[in-house]
Amino acid sequence: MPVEEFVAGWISGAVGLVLGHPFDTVKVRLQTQNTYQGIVDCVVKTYRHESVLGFFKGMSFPIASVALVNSVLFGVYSNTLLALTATSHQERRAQPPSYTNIFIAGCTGGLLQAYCLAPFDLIKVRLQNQTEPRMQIGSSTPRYRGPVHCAASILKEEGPQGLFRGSWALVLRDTPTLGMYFVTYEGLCRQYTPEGQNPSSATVLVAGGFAGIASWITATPFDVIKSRMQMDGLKGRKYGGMLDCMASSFRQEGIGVFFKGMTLNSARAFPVNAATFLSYEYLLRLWR
Ligand SMILES: C[N+](C)(C)CCCC[C@H](N)C(=O)O
Repeated sequence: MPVEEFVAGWISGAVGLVLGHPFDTVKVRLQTQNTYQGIVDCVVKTYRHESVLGFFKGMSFPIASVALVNSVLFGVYSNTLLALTATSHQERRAQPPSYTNIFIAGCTGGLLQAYCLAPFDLIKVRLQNQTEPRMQIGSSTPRYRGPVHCAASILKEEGPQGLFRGSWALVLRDTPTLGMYFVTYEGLCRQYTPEGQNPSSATVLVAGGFAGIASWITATPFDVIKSRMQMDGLKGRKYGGMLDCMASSFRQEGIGVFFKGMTLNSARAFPVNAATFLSYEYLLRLWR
């Protein structure tokens, strides 16, 4: 099994993650708190109240876990393709796999990474939603002191299943959309690369960026539901389950609720996934 693909997935994910975290924090807040008028209002309030550090809340666990999550995504994707088409990463330029196989491999990678991601993502979302400024004397203390304290409190108060709240929505968000992610990436690379050659860095950046945007746009409706389910349980349970969360969000806020955070998801997706694919391709070529 090509181990390099797992390692390349890890490093490239971490690079992308730091770049995109501020966008992610604003998005999560807009999706789950109704106190902001829009992106600008949320950015201004966060900055005034919590300084620039506010945008980086909840980042440590994603960085620690991106190793696992991204190596599972890219590793399972590549190894599923290997099983389906009997071609390794280096042979795939000469013998390109069909889009159906790419889609199936992407969905498989997406499904498995969603399970690894679920508890880390939940802790990230809970921490991102704490709007108390850090370490200011006299200010109210936040509910969770940090990621470990957050994980321990959830385990104690909500049980182990508490850590997996929203994981159904996460699986539905990631499985088909990661299939599409790799199809878009490969499609654009093939379009702009002469046959049999490796795509140029510019092509990889653009294809990676658009793959990110395409998959995040389609993922946004389940992303909203996922974030809301993850916040549920903090102060008792508001939703009976995923379907109830969808129905009651729709009833109260209309169809627009499913598109909350779409602009930010797309804006974040381009740089994050351009960097992710560039470093992934670069590392794999470096090791050959
Ligand atoms: C499938 N969905 C679009 C939800 C996620 C795509 C993940 C790609 C990358 N790790 C990122 O954070 O952008």
